[in-house]
Amino acid sequence: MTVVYDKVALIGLGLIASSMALAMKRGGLVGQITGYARSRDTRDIARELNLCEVCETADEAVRDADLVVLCVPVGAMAEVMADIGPALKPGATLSDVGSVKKAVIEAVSPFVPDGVHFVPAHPLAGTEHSGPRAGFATLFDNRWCIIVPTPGTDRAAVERLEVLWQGMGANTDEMDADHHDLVLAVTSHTPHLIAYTMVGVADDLRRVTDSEVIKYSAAGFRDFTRIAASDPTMWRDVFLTNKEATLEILGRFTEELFALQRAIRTGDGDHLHAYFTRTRAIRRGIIDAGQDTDAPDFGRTPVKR
Ligand SMILES: NC(=O)C1=CN([C@@H]2O[C@H](COP(=O)(O)OP(=O)(O)OC[C@H]3O[C@@H](n4cnc5c(N)ncnc54)[C@H](O)[C@@H]3O)[C@@H](O)[C@H]2O)C=CC1
Ligand SMILES: O=C(O)C(=O)Cc1ccc(O)cc1
Repeated sequence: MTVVYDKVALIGLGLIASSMALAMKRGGLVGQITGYARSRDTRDIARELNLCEVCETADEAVRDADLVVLCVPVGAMAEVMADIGPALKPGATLSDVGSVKKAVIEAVSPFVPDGVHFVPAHPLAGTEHSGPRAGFATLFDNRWCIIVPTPGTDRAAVERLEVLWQGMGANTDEMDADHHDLVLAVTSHTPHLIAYTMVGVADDLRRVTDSEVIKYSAAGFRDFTRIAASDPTMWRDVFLTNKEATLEILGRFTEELFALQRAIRTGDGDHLHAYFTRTRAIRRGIIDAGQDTDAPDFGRTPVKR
């Protein structure tokens, strides 16, 4: 593998940044990796794991970097950019890994200096774990990374970033920000909200004890509990920033749920059967397309901790 960037800086050293550091090293894709995280504890752990050259300030980490990747929660992107913007090297590429794209582009763009190429991205790979110890080198293997070029983004910068993600094991695709946010509202954001709700409902139900919920969890509920264990800060930010698309999908979800509720109440088995037949075909389509490798935990259980 040839070196894609001489120096990469990772800002925020959690699950995604640590997995990127390990995947970049595995592929020999970069000459040097620097990193910065706001909390001293996180910086210490990253040093102990030897993830990258951990700096005491964000400015120091991004200095002379050819690629800077923002790996912080979506709601923290603007604050981080305001801090590092002036220190970015002319000609450098700036990217991010945020789960929402339109809000990140709006938050970050005002701080991007002339001559710096902003190429937003989103790897569709993760787990319910967070922090620098959660990372693993194979996280992005055979997963998608969606690149969301903004109007006027330099094509050479986009293509170079795609080569990096491909070197980390991902397949790359390009999309505009609005479409990305709608697709992710359907495939990731609303499902997470439903999982959070279902686990909350089980927790509230006084007639079923917590120990019964744990003991008798069938596969469906187990998956919900895994997803509902995801980082609260990250997911708070996702819903606050992908508000429009999530509300649209939730509205549709609620309508269909009411229709199913009515079918159960009125004993309309035909409605239930027809509905489940349609949804089964979608699952089969995913399997036929060879994209079922991620069920139920994205096909990769992270390293034991
Ligand atoms: N966890 C997942 O499954 C996935 C997450 N993402 C996105 O990746 C980004 C990072 O997520 P994770 O790595 O999972 O989070 P994480 O919680 O594991 O790590 C976040 C890191 O950012 C640091 N941080 C937070 N606020 C900061 C600030 N103001 N300044 C500097 N550092 C700050 C934290 O100390 C931590 O090191 C998020 O935007 C998330 O939406 C994208 C794909 C999957
Ligand atoms: O762990 C899971 O099931 C996930 O859904 C991981 C995930 C979380 C957030 C993203 O933006 C992309 C992937």
